[in-house]
Amino acid sequence: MSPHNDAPSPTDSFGAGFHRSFRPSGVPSLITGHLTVGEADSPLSCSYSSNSMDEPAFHMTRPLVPGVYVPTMCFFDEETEEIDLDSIAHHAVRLARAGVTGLATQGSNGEAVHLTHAERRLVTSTTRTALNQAGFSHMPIIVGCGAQSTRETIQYCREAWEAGGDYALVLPPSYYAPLFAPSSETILKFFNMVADSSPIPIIIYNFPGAVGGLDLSSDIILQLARHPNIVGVKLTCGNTGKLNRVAAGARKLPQKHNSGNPQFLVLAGSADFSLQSLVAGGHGILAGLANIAPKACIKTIELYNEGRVEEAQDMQEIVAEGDWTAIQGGVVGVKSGLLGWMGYGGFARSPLPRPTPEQARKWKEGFRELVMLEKSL
Ligand SMILES: N[C@@H](CC=O)C(=O)O
Repeated sequence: MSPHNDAPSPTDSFGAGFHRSFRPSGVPSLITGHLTVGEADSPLSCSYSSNSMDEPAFHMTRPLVPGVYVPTMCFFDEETEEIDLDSIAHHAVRLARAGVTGLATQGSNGEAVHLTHAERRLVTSTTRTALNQAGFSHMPIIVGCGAQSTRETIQYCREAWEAGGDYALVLPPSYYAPLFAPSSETILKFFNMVADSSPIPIIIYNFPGAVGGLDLSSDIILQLARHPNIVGVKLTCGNTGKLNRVAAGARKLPQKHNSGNPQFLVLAGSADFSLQSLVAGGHGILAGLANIAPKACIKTIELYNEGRVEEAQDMQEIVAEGDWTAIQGGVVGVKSGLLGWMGYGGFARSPLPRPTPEQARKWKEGFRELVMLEKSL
């Protein structure tokens, strides 16, 4: 049974308020049309899927609303490096209970590059099931689906949906980047083809540090944002000027759905510029630091939204300081911090190094002020 089946069915919960979406014209047959649906206050929207007769004609998509999304860590057995399902489930529920808006499996913090296809499906389905069982079946899961070929990226998107994912986070291909420019037809074609064929909507992942410096421009992102199945962007580039241009341009896009949620969600890719991105018209964050301090990330945004800007700035300073530890330590440092403060976390998969006792003390210390703030909230 697909983990999606735990979500309420449209007819059970929403009856007439639930509308059928349709395949956009000109979309090739293997392709899934997106999107629409759900009244403004519906917790779920619906996508149309018609890849074959034996796949479901509809599946549920949880709406992408402003807020704090967490790219979750992936956990492994200390000895065998097998996937530690209990810690994955525990972590997902801890974050959900802290009040985050959604989770992302197989982001950079989820060590996607260390996982097989089957392991990726297992991590996502375990996360979906844990959320459902803890009463968070409304919470969306974004799944990292970037790969080097268009074909494998589409395969990851399909597997993400089968495993219970609601959105696919897609990096541009980079291995052969010297053969094409960041603003080239190749990039446009890649994202459009993936979006045409993915059963779940796409979120563009702009993280030049992970793809050999390939940095998508605001022009390209806005061009892609016109596709009905491309619904957001995570900007880890940290360029708030670009974020401002994308957020402003996205507000002028033709309407893609009538749910009342943003037509195109613009998310800061690191917690250390949460406030800056809100000022620039962004909708929230999808940031690794929330693995350590979800409540502090949420509170920073809430204070700003309530107009308590100075308090928000004070909190942002602590968040940014903590993020500096996360940025320097990467998954090794964040896991070490989790282990030091929360008692779970373990180690990254080989070949990433395990911290020495001295390094572990350093990472733990780097998160001290942030964790004290988190515990006070
Ligand atoms: N610094 C980033 C890394 C990946 O995007 C984060 O916080 O998630």
